[in-house]
Amino acid sequence: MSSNGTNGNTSSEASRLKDPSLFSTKIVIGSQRLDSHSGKTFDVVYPGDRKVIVATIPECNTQDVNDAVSSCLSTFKEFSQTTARQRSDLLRKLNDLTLANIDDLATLIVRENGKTRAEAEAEVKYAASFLSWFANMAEVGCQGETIAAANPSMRIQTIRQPIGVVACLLPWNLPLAMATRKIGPALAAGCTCIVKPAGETPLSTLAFAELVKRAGYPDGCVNVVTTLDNVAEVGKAICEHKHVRKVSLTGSTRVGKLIAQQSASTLKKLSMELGGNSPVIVMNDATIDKAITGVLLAKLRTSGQTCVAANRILVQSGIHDKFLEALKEKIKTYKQGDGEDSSTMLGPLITDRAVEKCRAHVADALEKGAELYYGPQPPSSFPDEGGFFYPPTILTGLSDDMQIATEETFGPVAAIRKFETEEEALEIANNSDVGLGAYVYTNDLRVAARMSAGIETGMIGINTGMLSACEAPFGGVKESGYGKEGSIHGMAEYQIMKSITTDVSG
Ligand SMILES: O=CCCC(=O)O
Repeated sequence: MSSNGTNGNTSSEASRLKDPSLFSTKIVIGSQRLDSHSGKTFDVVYPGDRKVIVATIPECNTQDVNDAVSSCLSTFKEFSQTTARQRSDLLRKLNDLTLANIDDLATLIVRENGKTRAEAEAEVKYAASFLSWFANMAEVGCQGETIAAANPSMRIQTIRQPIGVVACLLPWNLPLAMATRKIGPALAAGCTCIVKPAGETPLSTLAFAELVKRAGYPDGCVNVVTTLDNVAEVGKAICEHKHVRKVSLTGSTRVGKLIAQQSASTLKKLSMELGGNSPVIVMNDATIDKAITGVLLAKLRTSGQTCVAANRILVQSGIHDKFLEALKEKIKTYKQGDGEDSSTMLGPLITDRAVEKCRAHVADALEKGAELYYGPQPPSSFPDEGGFFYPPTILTGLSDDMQIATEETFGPVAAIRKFETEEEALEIANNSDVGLGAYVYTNDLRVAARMSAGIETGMIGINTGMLSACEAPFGGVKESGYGKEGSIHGMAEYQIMKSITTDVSG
């Protein structure tokens, strides 16, 4: 293993930053910035141009995980003894540093993820909001209770304590916001974290780890291991490690099931924020402009690559044609291109696999009777060269047998289905193994109330395309996982509740 004592700042990419020392290509273990034990590396590619290598990053293995966990564990002994107020103050500093470095963090997000600068800046603010939220929550969330005991000789109390070392397994679609949504409450509770960013997007996490240090956290509070090709070994080492007491994953349902299996041997506490297949229901009485704005937000944020992206758009027959026409007119105005170009509204997808999935879903739907209402003609003609782009596309005639109806497309493909009655819409919406987000557009409060109760998802937006806020409980039902992130509930995921019974007689 080598340590050069710097942040590994060797790339010209660093010069894009106001503070080039935030460009780190080393893993973080305690006070050290290191290469991996494997000696191997992987490349981070700019999704807007597949020829551009943004950074070369260590490919970690089990030994790196073991080192990171040992460091987290030894820091936990000290950090878990800090007061909630101290942890609140630290989180506030981290929030301030995150916002002070918004330009650089946004640049790193654009370069590793491809999203537009406006989206990247919005993500940094969203990320910071979890830090300030959990700075506020730190003291309240640590409070216990006194329970009225049936036996008058007894006093029963509860205390909340940090669970221990936690693993934060991150996705690539909102790399920084998903990091802080996990690290924020973990640090507020007094836990230490081993963080594994997605292989595609490690740079914003590595920069954030530097800010953690600058905020004054003890070394070993946030350690970062990186991997792209060795993710199976690294994931297994984390999940089977007896000193990791909790795993929080944002990822696919397939990976969630694997993590749950691997974590079973040590019975870890788990939070799983997994795949979705969000239905949107647009009723005849909806305000059409509001519905179009909301649908496009839910469909195209991060180029359609969020777990709460609108995937099945159900439109009642009386408004169907008008809705389609308005959607087409609006989607046409979305300029796709380089995220750094300020006129770009839609960036590339993350990889060529993501482009291929869109292509496959569209081809499958067309084969099964859907119609291409807007998009490239023929659908497979979009160029392979350049960045990982798939153009905005509208399909009509979505039906249950199409892949797009059962799997999240994770791209800018809007699939529309006509329905007649409220009951029919509800049945289609609930015909899914997953249940994360859903959206309903109506001006009838009774319909909104019935839909809110009837839709089998963890989150519902009524007349809005945005479900996400640090104060709103985020999480799903069915195979979308369990546990809540953000909100007043998010910190308990990183705590144990201990009950203490004291005999006060005699
Ligand atoms: O993609 C998952 C998270 C999306 C969000 O927090 O808005």
